[in-house]
Amino acid sequence: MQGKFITFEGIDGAGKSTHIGFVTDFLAGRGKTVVASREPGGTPLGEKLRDVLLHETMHLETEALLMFASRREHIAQVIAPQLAMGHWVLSDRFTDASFAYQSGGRGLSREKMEALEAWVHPALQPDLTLLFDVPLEVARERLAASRTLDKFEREQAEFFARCRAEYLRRAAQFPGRFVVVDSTRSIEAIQRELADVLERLL
Ligand SMILES: Nc1ncnc2c1ncn2[C@@H]1O[C@H](COP(=O)(O)OP(=O)(O)OP(=O)(O)O)[C@@H](O)[C@H]1O
Ligand SMILES: Cc1cn([C@H]2C[C@H](O)[C@@H](COP(=O)(O)O)O2)c(=O)[nH]c1=O
Repeated sequence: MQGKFITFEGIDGAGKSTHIGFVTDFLAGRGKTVVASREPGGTPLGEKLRDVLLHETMHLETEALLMFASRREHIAQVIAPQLAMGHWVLSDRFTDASFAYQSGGRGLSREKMEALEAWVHPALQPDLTLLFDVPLEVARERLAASRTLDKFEREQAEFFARCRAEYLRRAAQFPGRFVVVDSTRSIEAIQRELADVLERLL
């Protein structure tokens, strides 16, 4: 039996991390074994790469390659073995984030991104991608109220406008796996929608 792979996406401050605990509890309540993880990160090596990626300035191709290096390790150590055991894997970001940030935000060509995707996970795609979508101003306000900003979170509004546009372009390109969640609503309203979406996946 193969488990299911759910990814959580959105610009920084959209609210995706807030809902991972809810989804974990919801699925556990339906008898599933759930592993929640994140990118970059999710393994000891990936967490070291995360620290570098979130705090060091680097060439945009170095950034893309390190994101995929972290991802390769995450797939090998966590995602593939957990799915093979029939467990459900929730990842706070996956390859759609590389398209949104490194291609949409920074301008790396989609062809290079597609080549990395084809190399690192030719046969793996999420069963469901929850895209938490909010206007930039809402995301900025939420972030400002919550913590010290990292390298990405300090980017200008135009950068996030391009990331958001690329996320929405990918949601339109892959309607079978994306659900776009209006994240301007209350946490409770969003969780009611998530429960409906998850019921359909079970
Ligand atoms: N629907 C919501 N309404 C009001 N506040 C929210 C909502 N969702 C999340 N928040 C708040 O916004 C802040 C950012 O949320 P969260 O950390 O989940 O965002 P994120 O998208 O995971 O950000 P990042 O990608 O930077 O980690 C938190 O303080 C959280 O409590
Ligand atoms: C996977 C991935 C992530 N990023 C960026 C997006 C965020 O700004 C950070 C991760 O921080 P979060 O608060 O845990 O969401 O990394 C990226 O640029 N490219 C990627 O592939």
